[in-house]
Amino acid sequence: MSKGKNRAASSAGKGFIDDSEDDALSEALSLDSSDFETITPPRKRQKTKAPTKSKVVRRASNKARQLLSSYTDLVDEDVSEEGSEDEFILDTSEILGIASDGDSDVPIRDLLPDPAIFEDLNAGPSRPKTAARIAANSKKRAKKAESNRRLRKFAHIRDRWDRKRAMNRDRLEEAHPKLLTMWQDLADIPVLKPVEATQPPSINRKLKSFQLEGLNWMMRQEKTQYRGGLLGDEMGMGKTIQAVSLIMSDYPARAPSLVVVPPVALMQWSNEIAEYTDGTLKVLVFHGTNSKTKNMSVRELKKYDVIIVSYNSLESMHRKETKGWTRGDDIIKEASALMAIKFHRLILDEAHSIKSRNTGVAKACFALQGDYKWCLSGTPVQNRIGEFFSLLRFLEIRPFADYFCRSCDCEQLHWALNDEHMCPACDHSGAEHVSIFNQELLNPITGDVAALRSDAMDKLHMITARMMLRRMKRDHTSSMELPPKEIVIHNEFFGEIERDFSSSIMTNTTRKFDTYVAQGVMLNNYANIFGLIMQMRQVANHPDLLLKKHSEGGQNVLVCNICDEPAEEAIRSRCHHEFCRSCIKSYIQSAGDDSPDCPRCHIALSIDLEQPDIEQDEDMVKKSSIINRIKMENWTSSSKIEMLVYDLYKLRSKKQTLKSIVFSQFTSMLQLIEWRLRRAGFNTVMLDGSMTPAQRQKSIEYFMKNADVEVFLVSLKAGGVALNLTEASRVFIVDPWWNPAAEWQSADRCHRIGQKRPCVITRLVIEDSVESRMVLLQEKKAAMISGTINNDKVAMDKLSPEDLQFLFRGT
Ligand SMILES: Nc1ncnc2c1ncn2[C@@H]1O[C@H](COP(=O)(O)OP(=O)(O)OP(=O)(O)O)[C@@H](O)[C@H]1O
Repeated sequence: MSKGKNRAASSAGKGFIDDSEDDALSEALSLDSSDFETITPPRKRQKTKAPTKSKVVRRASNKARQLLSSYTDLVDEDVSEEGSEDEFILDTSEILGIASDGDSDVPIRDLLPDPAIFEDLNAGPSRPKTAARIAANSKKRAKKAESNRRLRKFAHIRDRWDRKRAMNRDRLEEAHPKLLTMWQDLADIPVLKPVEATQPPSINRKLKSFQLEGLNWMMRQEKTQYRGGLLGDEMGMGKTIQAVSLIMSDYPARAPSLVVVPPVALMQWSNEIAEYTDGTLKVLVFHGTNSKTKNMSVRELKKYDVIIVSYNSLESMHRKETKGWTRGDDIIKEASALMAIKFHRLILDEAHSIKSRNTGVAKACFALQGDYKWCLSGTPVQNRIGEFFSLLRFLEIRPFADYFCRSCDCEQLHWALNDEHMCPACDHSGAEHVSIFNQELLNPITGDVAALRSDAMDKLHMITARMMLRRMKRDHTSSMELPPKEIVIHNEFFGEIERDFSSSIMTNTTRKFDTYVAQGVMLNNYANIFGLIMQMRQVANHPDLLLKKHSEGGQNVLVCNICDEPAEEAIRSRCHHEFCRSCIKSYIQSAGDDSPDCPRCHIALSIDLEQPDIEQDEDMVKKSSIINRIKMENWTSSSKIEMLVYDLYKLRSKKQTLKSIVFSQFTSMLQLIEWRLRRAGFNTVMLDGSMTPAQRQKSIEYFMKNADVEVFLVSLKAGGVALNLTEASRVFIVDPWWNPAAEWQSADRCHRIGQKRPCVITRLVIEDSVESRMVLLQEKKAAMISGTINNDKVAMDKLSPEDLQFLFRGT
């Protein structure tokens, strides 16, 4: 194994975003390519020869031709005025490091060739005029005339667009005069400045001063027209205790409050409410599959002060009530008592769970009724700015969450088209309806005009200032009594054999990818490209993850058809193929507006993303472990695993009894790590997505309560959010994820109130693998998140229009 460990201490801020140190973030964002060499061990610089003039001219003219043809393609497309329902699409060329033809991403303005290019064409020393030369010149002149003609034509088209857009906007404002004054109206709404509330007598823990401020802000925010908002404090700052204090602030209420949480946090919420209030509140943990709670009437439910339900259960109930299921020729629907209640307060914990507004989970949350509505999330935006819309919509922040019709005064919050693609409320066509969020914010922010982008960011911050409170740990470390957190990147190169294997996989996958690009079928091959990236990631962990695939094991256990791992929170498509819920979600998101095919059978994919988990036999899952498919007596470890073992040994050698959490996205990797660590004498416990909530809770308690359990092996998909694991003070992130927010969430499972020891988060990265590129991709995304949520304009300005386009639209 080659050496090379980089301490990316937060003050250095290179290569990793430490959320406790925003300076580090800004620094990381202002890195230029030479800075990256402090993360990436220096490589030989390739000397490039300065191009000759004739080459420059030829390149320029080629570029002009390309640009013109791209532009022609663009103007031929039907450009909708609506912001597209864009999802983040993985830029696979970026990930694979393959030069893509970026011209199609170039803003239209830049697509118009610079007239200087044509001057260049005619420049140069005068040469004797041969017949051929004269012919060539006259051809060039003809081309130039043709280009000018096309340019005039495009200018004309552009003018037409601009006029049409202006007319449409006039019609919209005529139908909805309030849009003329909406920003002024918003500016007139005062921004609430947090002031400390007094300690609520009904809460037995002393609230920190910033928590008392948060409580006061929440109470006053409920008296504004928004009747709620977003508490966006960073992870581990105690959003739960603030929410519980809010519930107690007007206890007893006329109706229960509903708290919606990820499944892993059901018991934690229930325990914390009981703990903070000495059992004053009557709490029901509502299980959608438990007949006792499932069959409760509205009247019975209303006897409780707080009902806690998981996002999955809520979605399932809402789906059964609205869509039902088929039995023979009939469609059976089942009314839900929970959906019928008008709650006093609705609280969405980890509210980024509804980030995709078209999912069943988001729709179920939108359908809930409550006097006051709250979102809690330390990472409200994860991939793209459009995710914020979903939160605005749940919170009913009008008019920004509304759709407006240009042809009449129709204004809809819960807007959808009917089967005839008409608005069910006004019967005008879908194309007549405009999302103000898209038009005023998303489009300019993702556009290429710097002034419009900056203006739209200011507008977005005007909204967030009036509905969101976000505090950062770095500003409250002393009141939180929070020890420091250090972020470390432990990077190594592959060992020789691994490198050979990885290079052959890399060459092979790159060739396949090139073929898709060359054939122009990249967009139709998401499944394959996804698979290619997955392979490279698996190889960076251990070649066996690829060589000893589940599909070759023949075990009777559900295997995800994307990651080839035991399916976590397994769900099934209509074509009867199983997937990890999170794998298939990312896969569908990656396809953007296209409807992807099933990655397994390649017929059109139809899958209910919010169906309940398919229950799996625990023994079967255990038997299907990768360990049972390998002759372990001859097994060779990998650089990645040995990096971890080395780090854990080092901890031990300091004679410290420190507990560690190890996160990976691959259960098989966790199984290999478990085997290796146990052989090295470490006591471990595992949590993954094939476990039931009760099994997960048992694992958590075992880790927290047994002093001799040193290492908690946790699947990022199942345990990356909501957990309080303050017994541990070391976190190892075994494999990077595209989305930095997912890593921040997992890192902060231990760095939270109650933590007494300094925390160290170590990211294990193999340098000569796809992982180092993923780290760069994360940095781009981190800049977007910082610009949106933290109001960090510096960070925003570091992103080029193409970066933004890439981040938000994925193209
Ligand atoms: N005032 C307080 N006194 C003592 N402990 C507290 C206080 N506030 C919060 N805690 C503890 O801090 C830990 C983190 O709190 P909590 O889980 O509410 O954070 P969070 O902001 O919701 O984090 P996440 O976004 O990761 O879910 C919990 O163990 C909680 O009991």
